Amino acid sequence: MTATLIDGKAFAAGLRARIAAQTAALKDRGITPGLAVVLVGEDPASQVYVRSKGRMTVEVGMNSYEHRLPAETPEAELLALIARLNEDPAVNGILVQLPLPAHMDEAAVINAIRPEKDVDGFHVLNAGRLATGQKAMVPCTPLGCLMLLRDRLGDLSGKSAVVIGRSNIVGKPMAQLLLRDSCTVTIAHSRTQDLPALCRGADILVAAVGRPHFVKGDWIKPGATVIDVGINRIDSGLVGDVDFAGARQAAGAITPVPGGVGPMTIACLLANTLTATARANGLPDPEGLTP
Ligand SMILES: NC(=O)C1=CN([C@@H]2O[C@H](COP(=O)(O)OP(=O)(O)OC[C@H]3O[C@@H](n4cnc5c(N)ncnc54)[C@H](OP(=O)(O)O)[C@@H]3O)[C@@H](O)[C@H]2O)C=CC1
Ligand SMILES: Nc1nc(=O)c2c([nH]1)NC[C@@H]1CN(c3ccc(C(=O)N[C@@H](CCC(=O)O)C(=O)O)cc3)C=[N+]21
Repeated sequence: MTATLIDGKAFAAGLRARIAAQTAALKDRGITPGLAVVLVGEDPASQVYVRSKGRMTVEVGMNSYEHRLPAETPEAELLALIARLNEDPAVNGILVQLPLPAHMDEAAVINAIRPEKDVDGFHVLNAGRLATGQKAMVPCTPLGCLMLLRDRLGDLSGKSAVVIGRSNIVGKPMAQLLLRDSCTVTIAHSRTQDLPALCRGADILVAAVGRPHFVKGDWIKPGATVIDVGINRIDSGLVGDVDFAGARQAAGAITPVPGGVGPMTIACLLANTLTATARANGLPDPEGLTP
């Protein structure tokens, strides 16, 4: 079998079109969503993401505010900027691009963002709310993966899901969302024993490892749905965490890299900004953008 390609790029474009329509409806009521993105330092990959986030924010009709600080900025200065953005009524969402320079305490910086404006969903309150089933801001990459999975599979309940990776920004929240949808979830990591055998039991396999071509084709259960979160830059270009050519022979459906999860992450950032704006104005959550 050759797997169906899950076209994240096309899905994300459709999602952005729906966000643009709902943004236009808010603007008719005098409300324009605003997203502030803060970039500390000059990491070239981060600069590319920040530029494309800014472009897409404007394309859907929102206001984009970019703040670039030198790498050697003292943490107190970044915290002061966050405090200003927290108080600014024109700013509904705040994203601080990660990773931060080594002299900064990432958790302290993220937790300084008002949880209601934390469109990354990384604040400890949002993580706790997601884990306990309360209304939260949900991390963009896992939210995008969930949307692709539901679109492909419909009801996920009872499916066996393996998430490789336990980071706070991808693996853990991904597992929470799958659990909420009643999957039977296993979280794998660098200490997991016999990962290939574990993966062979998975109806849904999400790879968020950060190692090129790490997941092999013969780890895939025939017909499984494979979501490749990995973004790895190697000499031949951008590749995922899954050996795409091998996995494609066994999987039922698979996301490519590029063109899979990456574009969904940015679309979900805009979705979260719209959700945050609606909530800040006492309006109901926008249709179809929250889990
Ligand atoms: N498409 C998108 O929008 C996004 C893509 N990414 C990409 O996703 C990938 C993961 O990102 P992130 O979660 O931040 O990465 P982290 O480095 O924070 O986490 C990687 C995880 O993989 C696990 N791991 C590492 N080696 C192995 C191994 N040999 N066997 C099993 N597990 C292993 C680690 O285990 P342990 O905890 O034991 O060390 C860890 O839990 C990266 O390629 C990143 O670039 C990230 C964010 C957004
Ligand atoms: N606070 C914070 N929030 C993030 O969400 C965040 C972050 N920091 N730091 C870095 C990671 C990475 N990330 C990506 C977003 C889009 C693509 C994306 O659009 N990728 C395209 C290709 C882009 C290219 O060609 O380089 C694709 O996969 O098709 C990838 C990766 C968000 N991250």
